[in-house]
Amino acid sequence: MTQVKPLIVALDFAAEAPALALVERLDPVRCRLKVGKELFTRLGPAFVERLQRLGFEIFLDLKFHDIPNTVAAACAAAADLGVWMVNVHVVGGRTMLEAARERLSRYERPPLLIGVTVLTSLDRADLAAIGCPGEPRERVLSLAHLAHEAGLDGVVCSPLETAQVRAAFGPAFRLITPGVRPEGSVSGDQKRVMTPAAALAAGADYLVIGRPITQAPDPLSVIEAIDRSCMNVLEN
Ligand SMILES: O=C(O)c1cc(=O)[nH]c(=O)n1[C@@H]1O[C@H](COP(=O)(O)O)[C@@H](O)[C@H]1O
Repeated sequence: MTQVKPLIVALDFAAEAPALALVERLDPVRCRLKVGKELFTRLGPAFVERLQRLGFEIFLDLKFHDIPNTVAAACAAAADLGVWMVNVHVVGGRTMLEAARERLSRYERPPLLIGVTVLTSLDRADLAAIGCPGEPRERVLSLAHLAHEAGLDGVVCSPLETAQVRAAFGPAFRLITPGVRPEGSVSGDQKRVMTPAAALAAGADYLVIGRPITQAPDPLSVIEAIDRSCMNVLEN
């Protein structure tokens, strides 16, 4: 199920000033923002609150992975901060996922709880090297199954697995896809990639895009080009 506002800009910056310089040029009606480990570690919750006061919905991407009690408490902290989405590693296991779900269910308007399956920077060889032989797709599907059973709202996966995860878990399960690269931009450390329009056509709800926007000389023109390329998919 494609959302009308699919773009989530990954604010991966080393300091507040360049992050805010970009944010000031963005429109919360047209995109959401992701605050991840780098900026959150530098600037903390106050920065998230500042972005929220500007009207942005925030995906707090800290990929919690710890014992159930710790992860549940961290998810509660994210909910208290008022973020729109929070994520946990599905490999933390069923009890951890259920503990996070249970803790967030105490909130009237909890953040979306999303499970990270297989990082988009990993390919088959990387998985084999950490003792997980097989295709990334198979592992994504089995982790998505666990996330779905534990009551999570959706998963992060690469665009390459999106169609199969969508087919398996239906329209309500949110699919968040990093590993998105506009035509012509470099993949960098991302190994399982697709273009924005192809990711949406495959069934992604949200596209997480960082460096192609944040490191562009003219980030707004990149966003406009992404919007244009996605228009046909969104209209159909
Ligand atoms: O959970 C995430 O957001 C995430 C999961 C994943 O599997 N791969 C992935 O790249 N991400 C995040 O998505 C963003 C992608 O950034 P770019 O590669 O610069 O577009 C980064 O902030 C990553 O931390």
